[in-house]
Amino acid sequence: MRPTEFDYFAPGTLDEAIGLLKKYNGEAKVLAGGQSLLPLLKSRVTSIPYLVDIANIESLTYITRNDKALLVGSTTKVSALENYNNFGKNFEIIKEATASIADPLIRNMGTVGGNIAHGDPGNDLPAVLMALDGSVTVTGPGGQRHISARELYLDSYTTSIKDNEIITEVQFPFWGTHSSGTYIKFKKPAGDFSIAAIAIQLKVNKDGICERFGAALASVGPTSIFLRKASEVMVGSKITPTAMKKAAETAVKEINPVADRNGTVDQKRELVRRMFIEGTRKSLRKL
Ligand SMILES: Cc1cc2nc3c(=O)[nH]c(=O)nc-3n(C[C@H](O)[C@H](O)[C@H](O)COP(=O)(O)OP(=O)(O)OC[C@H]3O[C@@H](n4cnc5c(N)ncnc54)[C@H](O)[C@@H]3O)c2cc1C
Repeated sequence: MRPTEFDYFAPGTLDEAIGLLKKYNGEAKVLAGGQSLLPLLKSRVTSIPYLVDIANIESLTYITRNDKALLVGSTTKVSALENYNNFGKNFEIIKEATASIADPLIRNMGTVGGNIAHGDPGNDLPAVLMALDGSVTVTGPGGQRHISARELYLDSYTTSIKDNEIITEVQFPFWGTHSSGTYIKFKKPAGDFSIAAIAIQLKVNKDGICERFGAALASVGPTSIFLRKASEVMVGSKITPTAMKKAAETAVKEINPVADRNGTVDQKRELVRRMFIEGTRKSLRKL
């Protein structure tokens, strides 16, 4: 099917793009890699009168770092992040998650900002950003503001980003020494979205006590889910099998999966329980 008619703009600067979003006041949408938006337009699930393509805004494509975080411009392709070779062990969570997204063609088109902005609970980068306690910078007519990933998702495909705002940067914080993480994705054929996926990042002190822990899920509810209570359970003690089991039980109580063609509620809870323990073990092995 063809999309319904729309006016297409390809501004060269951020100011121009924001000006267009402001002008069309809720009727315009940002287009980045088009890997999620174009299929929705073509199948007429949605129609949008004005598209503002941000792909030509060169200032939005970069990967750099400061002393606190890896800073990724929003139109950076998922494949560029996947192939970034300056991660270190601390960030295997990003490497593993990006490599698991769809297939190389989609990763070469889809952007980091688009993956996070779309609000699809099956997308992988939101869970990573939540586990790491990362954030995004959004820019709109009123200037810039920062939103924690853990506060970003309100409902399926609904975020706290306003219609006239653009994600300009994504911040993946460093967790420092003695930290590691992993991304485990349970899926059907290669290239498919997950049935469930978990992002885990942890940090221990020199005595093996867990100092920080972040776990988040994809595909298990209407939004990406930060496992706040389970993450809190892990902090302050040694990561023993008993502690992992206790935290995994907490994780299972924190979620509200629904039955669908991928499994029953009980199967999904069991999957999360096992993935939580496996992800924690895998992260520990990497320390
Ligand atoms: C067959 C297939 C399989 C896929 N499998 C996976 C998978 O396994 N895991 C996964 O994570 N993803 C998967 N995807 C989604 C893919 O990763 C998309 O690239 C990504 O979700 C959207 O990025 P995009 O740049 O293409 O955004 P677009 O499609 O251009 O935009 C998506 C939405 O985000 C908004 N948006 C985009 N950029 C910004 C911005 N900077 N600021 C504000 N709003 C913005 C748009 O307005 C739109 O609403 C799959 C896609 C396909 C087609």
